[in-house]
Amino acid sequence: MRGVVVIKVGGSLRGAGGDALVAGLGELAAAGRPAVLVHGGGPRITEALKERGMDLPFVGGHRLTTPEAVEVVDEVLCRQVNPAWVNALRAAGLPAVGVTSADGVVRAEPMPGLQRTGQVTGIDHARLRGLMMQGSIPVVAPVGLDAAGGRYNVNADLVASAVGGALAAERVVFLTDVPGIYEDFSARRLLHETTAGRLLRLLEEGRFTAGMIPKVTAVLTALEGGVQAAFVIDGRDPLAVACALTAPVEGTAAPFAHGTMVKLEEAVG
Ligand SMILES: Nc1ncnc2c1ncn2[C@@H]1O[C@H](COP(=O)(O)OP(=O)(O)O)[C@@H](O)[C@H]1O
Ligand SMILES: CC(=O)N[C@@H](CCC(=O)OP(=O)(O)O)C(=O)O
Repeated sequence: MRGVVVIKVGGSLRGAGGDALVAGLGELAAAGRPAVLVHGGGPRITEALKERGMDLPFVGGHRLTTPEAVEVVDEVLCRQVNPAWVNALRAAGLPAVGVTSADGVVRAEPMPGLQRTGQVTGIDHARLRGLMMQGSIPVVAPVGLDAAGGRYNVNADLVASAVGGALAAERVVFLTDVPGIYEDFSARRLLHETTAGRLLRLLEEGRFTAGMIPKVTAVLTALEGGVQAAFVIDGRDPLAVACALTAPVEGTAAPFAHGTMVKLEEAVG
């Protein structure tokens, strides 16, 4: 299947920019382009855990998740946030299908020492392809299952990059609450077009904090997995969303100006 677009919508947006996302998915559908939506929900999880007296730290951008906490995470992601996105897309006439922990599409194992915090070990790409071949848009919640059916809380950026790699997607587009990846956060110096090598150097230099650590890691994993380009953009900016979904990823087109575009290597010619 050629030209798959994977979109990851961050919980940081709290639904803001939903109209731009729906419009973008509509354009892709009209052009016959298959798409998968992966959603986060970090802030909602934080609130739900707090209501239950749980305050768990993040380690390298990943939430430490106890066996009690993963129940809450599953409830929020698979029973609240996932159906909300599916309903929003369907209300706009888009054929969205929810993919949650009940489907076992995301396979996971524990991150060492982090209990029910997971990392992706595999994606049931045949299931996702099957849905797309029917014309559906899979909407994937970032909860993974191990071989015994145990549930794991997986960072949604990592799920999006694994889905992108498993489907040999053309692009993965990360919608978040900042205009892109800042090379220097305090000076708000944005990276417009960059390569995996440069991003890795910045990661190793410690330029990224909090949720940007898994996001940059996910960008690198997606590109190493064969995805042609990754974009990190402000999901509230309709022009940025439209451009990231349609900008050419091959050749030396005009520089991407609406956020950050990352490729494995610089284009030559
Ligand atoms: N160098 C950086 N460039 C951009 N954002 C950064 C950087 N370092 C840290 N961040 C933080 O990363 C956040 C986005 O990650 P995250 O909160 O996980 O969002 P999402 O829910 O969209 O995945 C931004 O709001 C910003 O505060
Ligand atoms: C292990 C881990 O950190 N899981 C994330 C899952 C949700 C997520 O990734 O949401 P965002 O995209 O909004 O950050 C969490 O618990 O917040």
